[in-house]
Amino acid sequence: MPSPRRNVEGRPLGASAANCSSSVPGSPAHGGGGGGRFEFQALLSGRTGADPACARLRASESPVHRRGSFPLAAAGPAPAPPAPPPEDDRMTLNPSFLAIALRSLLAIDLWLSKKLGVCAGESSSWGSARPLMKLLEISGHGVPWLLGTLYCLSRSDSWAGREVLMNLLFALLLDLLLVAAMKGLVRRRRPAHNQMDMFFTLSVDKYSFPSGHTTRAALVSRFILNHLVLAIPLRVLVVLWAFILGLSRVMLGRHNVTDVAFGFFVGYMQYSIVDYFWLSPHNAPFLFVLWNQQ
Ligand SMILES: CC(C)=CCC/C(C)=C/COP(=O)(O)O
Repeated sequence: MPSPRRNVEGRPLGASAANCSSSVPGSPAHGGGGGGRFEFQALLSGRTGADPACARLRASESPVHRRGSFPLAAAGPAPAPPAPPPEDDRMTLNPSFLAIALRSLLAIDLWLSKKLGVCAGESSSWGSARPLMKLLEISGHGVPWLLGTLYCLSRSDSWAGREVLMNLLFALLLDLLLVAAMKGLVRRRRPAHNQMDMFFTLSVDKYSFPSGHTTRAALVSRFILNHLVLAIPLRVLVVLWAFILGLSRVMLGRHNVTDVAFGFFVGYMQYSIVDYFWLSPHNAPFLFVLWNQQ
């Protein structure tokens, strides 16, 4: 049986070319043979023949290149010893595995989110629970939290209370800003089964990554647990509220699971930022004086 043809770097020609050039007529991979697995990888990684790395690889395998590199190759039978792959080629092969892992995670995410979206419509399997889920949605919406904090701030008559509320207001505004920036940057569409019937949304809320309700729930619950003295059952209730609110986003069909998982992480980290930059009459006296004059 003839041994597979190799390029000057000692790689089998069909395999590496197929990885890149499913659409290059005349290439050894085009039209079959053992290139199927590599075609699949190229499909998953979204590579096309236009990829510069692939173009480089093709160039290294072209007969012209071989002739140029080894002018005496045609004259003598002595095969060149296989050279180790150059650094940048190794770098172009590895990301495809990462891409496959990411795409598999994405596929699982979409599948699981669709399965869990049992309240996405009135006719869904848990459609009757939709009003309850929408009530939960309002409990984590930015408007009631902002208005509620402003109201409490206006009624507060202690410095300590005002300080905590001022920081809660800062936390809520920071959350809105960061989530809007991330949604605008990532631009992941909401799931196809979502009905866009949400109360008071911003333009970036057509995007789903990360879930704003979930970041707020994680941020606010961590804030409350750290700054309010609550009995244990109430503390458990706060954590449960945040968790169920996150789950309800997927059940309503508003989000994919990864939007919510990342939302919890972002909200949790946002509290650390708020804690680090904690506003007090010592480091931000102007805010407290301003508020006192209202
Ligand atoms: C307009 C204000 C103050 C807040 C918008 C709140 C909102 C609609 C967030 C979107 O949350 P999801 O990303 O969880 O759907």
